[in-house]
Amino acid sequence: MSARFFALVPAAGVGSRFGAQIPKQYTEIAGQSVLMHTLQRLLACEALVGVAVVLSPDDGYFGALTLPEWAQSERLQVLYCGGDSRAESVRNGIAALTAGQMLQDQDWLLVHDAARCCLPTMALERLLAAADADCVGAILALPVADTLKKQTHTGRIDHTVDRSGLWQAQTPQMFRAAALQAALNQVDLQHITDEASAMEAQGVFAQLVQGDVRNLKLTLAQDATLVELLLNSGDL
Ligand SMILES: Nc1ccn([C@@H]2O[C@H](COP(=O)(O)OP(=O)(O)OP(=O)(O)O)[C@@H](O)[C@H]2O)c(=O)n1
Ligand SMILES: C[C@](O)(CO)[C@H](O)COP(=O)(O)O
Repeated sequence: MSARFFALVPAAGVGSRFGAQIPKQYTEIAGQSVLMHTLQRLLACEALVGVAVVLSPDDGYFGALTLPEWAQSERLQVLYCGGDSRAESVRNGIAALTAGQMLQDQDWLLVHDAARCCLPTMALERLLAAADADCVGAILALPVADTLKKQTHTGRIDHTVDRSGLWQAQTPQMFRAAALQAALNQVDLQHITDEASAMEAQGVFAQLVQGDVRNLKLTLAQDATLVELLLNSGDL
């Protein structure tokens, strides 16, 4: 049987840097919440057999949403098992899917931030295309385009960092489900900010796949302007 693709969307954060009254994934932009845009983009990809969203155990927002028809899909799983960090939410989500026998060891699991609601179709397809027999994993990423400065402890420039070979990691990040689960169970999650770094700690090094500048993460309030323009562009 050929490998299946499954997506997991960590959405249990509070959005402290975004600074809204509610978690940023529930902020409404261009007609619906950020989270619903993200889920809609993933569910539109027929190669994904399932999309699971990981919410905080005390999330009171998702249940209050009126789900549009596209979201009333058997492919969408809602899990209330988020943790204190993104990595914990991902680990708990995989554990829940595995316990419910929804995920098979060799399935490709694509972990995608709820806060990246403008994932372009072509970027997702480039990532899926990387899943061949030689692939241990792949992530979307962008080569660093700006000059990089290392700061001193007083906030002055210490030196300019050589940016050659440096990439900014995006999501989705795609690994075999069992391998990612094992990695997240073995590493100290405290310093893990993405799935690839958990795999690196196991000696597994993912392929870098060209991401897209439009696949930005809604992090600060000022990001909302660009996200709104992108979502309204109808060209993702
Ligand atoms: N305990 C957490 C923390 C984060 N996330 C999710 O991980 C993604 C990327 O995290 P980030 O942008 O840092 O979101 P927040 O943690 O919510 O933001 P902040 O760090 O500003 O509080 C988001 O979709 C967020 O909901 C999660 O599922 N569980
Ligand atoms: C996973 C990630 O999107 C890769 O760029 C990013 O690390 C998540 O953001 P956080 O601020 O580290 O939670």
